[in-house]
Amino acid sequence: MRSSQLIRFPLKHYKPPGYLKPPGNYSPLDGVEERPAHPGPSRTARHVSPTSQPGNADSRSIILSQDCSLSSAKIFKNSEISRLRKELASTKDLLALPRLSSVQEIKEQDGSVRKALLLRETLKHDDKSTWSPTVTELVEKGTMAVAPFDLTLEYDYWSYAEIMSAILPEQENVEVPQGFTQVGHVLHLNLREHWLPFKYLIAEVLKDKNPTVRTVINKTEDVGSQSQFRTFPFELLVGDNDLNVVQHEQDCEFHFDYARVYWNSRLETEHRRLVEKFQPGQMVCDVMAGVGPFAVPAGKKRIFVWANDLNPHGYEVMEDAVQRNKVADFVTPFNKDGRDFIRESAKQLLEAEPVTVTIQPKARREKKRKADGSQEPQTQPQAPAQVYNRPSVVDHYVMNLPATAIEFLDAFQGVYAGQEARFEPQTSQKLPMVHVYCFSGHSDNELDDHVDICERISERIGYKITPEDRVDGSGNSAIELAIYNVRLVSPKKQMFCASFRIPPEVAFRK
Ligand SMILES: C[S@@+](CC[C@H](N)C(=O)[O-])C[C@H]1O[C@@H](n2cnc3c(N)ncnc32)[C@H](O)[C@@H]1O
Repeated sequence: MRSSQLIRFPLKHYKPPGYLKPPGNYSPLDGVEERPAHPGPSRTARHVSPTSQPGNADSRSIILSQDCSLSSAKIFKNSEISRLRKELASTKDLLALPRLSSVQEIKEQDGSVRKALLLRETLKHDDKSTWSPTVTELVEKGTMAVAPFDLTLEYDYWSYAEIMSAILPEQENVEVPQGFTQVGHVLHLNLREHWLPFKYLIAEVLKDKNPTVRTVINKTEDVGSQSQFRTFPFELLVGDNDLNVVQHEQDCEFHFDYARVYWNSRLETEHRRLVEKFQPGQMVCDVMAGVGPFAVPAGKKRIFVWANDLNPHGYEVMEDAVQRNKVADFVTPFNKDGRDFIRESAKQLLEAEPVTVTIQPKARREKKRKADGSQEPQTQPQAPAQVYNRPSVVDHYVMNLPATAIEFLDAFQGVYAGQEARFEPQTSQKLPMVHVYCFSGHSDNELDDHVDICERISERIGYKITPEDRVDGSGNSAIELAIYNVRLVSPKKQMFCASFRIPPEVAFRK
């Protein structure tokens, strides 16, 4: 008996063959037949036979078929299904396929429908030597019968990875495209060149398989230096031409047009890591704040933030996010060039009117049980209000523009010139920490990357910093240098966050 497993799906947005055709001799739907077995249910060779009706692109479908013989246990009494299912599962006689119920229906010759349990592939309905003692016993008792079964696994069954590894032509050392980022309802692909001929197919399957995705785009070029606001050129592959997204991060909600501002969901852990370093009541200046993924969550933690970005749309989005997330008492957006912002904000903050934010605790009302059993509402003694006075000097600067942020560091030279009396050792106030993001070549020796980063920082601030200037290093521990590996952007490009305390020689330079 032959049963088959099929994948069928219409390529609704199938483009004319020339469009999809890669430069080689195959089209995405040809040549796939020679592929080795896909690790599917039967682990036997699978044939992929493209079927098409010329001139009718919408009805074109791909059928992945697989020869295998399956058997099922026809159950005579519906009331016994659950018990038999458990029994056959315990003897490992059931077919164990992920995402597939072992309970199926079969049509009898008289048209009636009967429940059946799918049996393991090695159990043949016409070969009793393959049956377990339990199956033999249940058949002999007349509880069930073993019958052939044609299983059809439709497109809906298979995962994106399974479909792609079955239908994309195999390429040496090349994995099925994976690891996409989702921003709101938009799935953002960055397909490598060899997958471009299949981009519509990939996008369509991805959209089908991710219910929260409405739009799939592909980055067409790198975020190059031509993109001042770190946005990127993209093409719409599938779905609505609408990039107005709603994105959540660290319990904050952002609404923005993804085509017009920078957002990277992969930075969430890094945003969180840095925000955790800031203390409530501290003052943070985010120099290249984007739409506020550091600033708005920090505001929620009652940290004062002046959040700046040169992108006017980023500024608008941040204003919206500040209101939406109710952090206006703590977060103030600015729309300036980063260098001007560093120079002007320190002075502006020194001269600004004091700001005090008082947070009243939420009243907690509890019910007290009276002697007669009834309850009387009782207000608990109030916790004291929390009062936050905005500092007049900055505790932390954040600079996340990794391609060029280091170049802005010269703005810190003399940032607190003439203000020595405000800081250590005259007071307990420390000079600001700077957290500057950068890329480095990802050499095999991490120390080389750190030396390179220190040299670039030193050049801009006019003061020598070395990797030894860590708190536990052998250099100047007052610098509190820490260089953190954020993520590997590409095999030769690592993103770092270098944190250091501005040396007095730099901050007070005349
Ligand atoms: C890599 S994004 C980082 C955004 C945000 N901090 C984040 O972590 O998602 C860099 C930001 O720098 C902004 N930018 C670029 N040039 C700038 C400049 N000269 N001054 C201030 N901001 C700038 C861009 O608009 C962009 O929003």
